[in-house]
Amino acid sequence: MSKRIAAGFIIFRRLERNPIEYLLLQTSYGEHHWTPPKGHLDDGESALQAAERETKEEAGLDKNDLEHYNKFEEKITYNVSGRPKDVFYYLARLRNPEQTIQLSDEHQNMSWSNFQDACRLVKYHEMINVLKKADEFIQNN
Ligand SMILES: Nc1ncnc2c1ncn2[C@@H]1O[C@H](COP(=O)(O)OP(=O)(O)OP(=O)(O)OP(=O)(O)OC[C@H]2O[C@@H](n3cnc4c(N)ncnc43)[C@H](O)[C@@H]2O)[C@@H](O)[C@H]1O
Repeated sequence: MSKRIAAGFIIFRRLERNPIEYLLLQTSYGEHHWTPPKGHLDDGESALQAAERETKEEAGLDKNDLEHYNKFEEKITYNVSGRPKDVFYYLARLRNPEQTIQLSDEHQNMSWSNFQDACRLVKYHEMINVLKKADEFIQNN
């Protein structure tokens, strides 16, 4: 059985002296879980291209709106409906921290959350690990 592959962006912003905040979106379907913008790869698309397309579709953010840290890439794997799914995450800073996020029909809510709140919202340990690695990367770069 083929593996499903998706990709997305961990997007962060810093408003003046406030702590770093991470962008999370809440699905309008299923169990309404919270996730960074991401989605499945289209045919012929690279993971990074899919992450950029999904971020535009789901959050209204163009790649020019983002500063992409290309030394950061994390892959997580988990089972969805009994099938493995790989998700590649990239990291980017929102250049204008006050830019409005434009949701699509796929999401019913959004949040800019500090690290602790973001970990609570995403709830899955693989995703919390990605946030931890992103947070460490940001502190060290
Ligand atoms: N239940 C549903 N009802 C109606 N339409 C639906 C649907 N699920 C998907 N769709 C459709 O699929 C489209 C989304 O496609 P895409 O936009 O292409 O894909 P995605 O972000 O990867 O979506 P998804 O929500 O399925 O993925 P996730 O892995 O986060 O989440 C998939 C599952 O894995 C769980 N999950 C997420 N992260 C996990 C982790 N780290 N460990 C274990 N489980 C995890 C989530 O809670 C969730 O149950 C939507 O437009 C919608 O039309």
